[in-house]
Amino acid sequence: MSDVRALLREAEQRLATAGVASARADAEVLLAHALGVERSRLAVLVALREDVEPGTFWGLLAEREQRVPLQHLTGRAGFRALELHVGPGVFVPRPETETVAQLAVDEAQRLVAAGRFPTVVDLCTGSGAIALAVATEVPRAAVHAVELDPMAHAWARRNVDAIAPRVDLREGDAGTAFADLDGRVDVVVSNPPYVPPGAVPLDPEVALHDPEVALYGLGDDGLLVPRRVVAAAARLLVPGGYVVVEHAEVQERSARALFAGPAWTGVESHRDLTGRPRSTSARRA
Ligand SMILES: C[S@@+](CC[C@H](N)C(=O)[O-])C[C@H]1O[C@@H](n2cnc3c(N)ncnc32)[C@H](O)[C@@H]1O
Repeated sequence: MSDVRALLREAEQRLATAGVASARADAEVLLAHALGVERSRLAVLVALREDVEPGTFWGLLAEREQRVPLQHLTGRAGFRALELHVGPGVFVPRPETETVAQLAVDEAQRLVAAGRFPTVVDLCTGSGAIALAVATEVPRAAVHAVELDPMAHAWARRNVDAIAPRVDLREGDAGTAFADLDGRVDVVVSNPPYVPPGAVPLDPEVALHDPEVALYGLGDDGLLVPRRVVAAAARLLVPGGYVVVEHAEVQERSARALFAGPAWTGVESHRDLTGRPRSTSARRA
């Protein structure tokens, strides 16, 4: 049996030494997971000076010290109001993508307020994060999602089945997906791979554990897949339809250039919660 305060103190120190930026928070999440309690319960256990049986805690801590992503260890990732199943083989959804999902939700809700039943497509869905956020937050939207990688698609299948089975999830290439919806879609949203070929991510959690197909956008500038996404959006959207695509901070100008030409109007850059330009939207002319 061990004292909760002492367990957390040791775990925080070990994770900080291993270079984990959020050492205290990660220690608490792992201990709560090992004990099978809510994280908020730990404060009570500390206050009561309770001793606990740490169970799997030390093993999980050792893996986190090796920079295995926290979400792979708990098997869960929070995304907006959702708890998604994640693990090896699928991209862990990120907070900045919640802002991109918000833009799609806002547009879909605007259409619902105008008496419509909007059709929304999530290209490159990964775990299904954006599609499921839209489906749960805008129940009147018909939501479709596509994922290329079979392992990621299997995670999305699991999440769709658990959270919103009405989402039409398909396995395939974003560039050619949903030919049956050409010219009928109101909102296209995508967080595609966009990292340029030479830009190896610094964090081991990303470099060693996110699938390469989820990170690298191909082409010299990493924007080959985003270009295909934009071309697919041009094909799918109704006139006046809305598309929003996530990209890296340094790709703001090149992302706007993806929407050059007569097919698009109203090109806008959007900032994430830390003020960095991380997505671009446009309307189908
Ligand atoms: C950056 S991850 C984002 C996943 C998810 N949208 C999210 O925000 O968590 C990009 C995803 O696109 C998928 N992908 C890559 N190329 C694709 C393509 N050509 N068609 C469909 N999906 C693709 C990857 O497998 C990966 O799951």
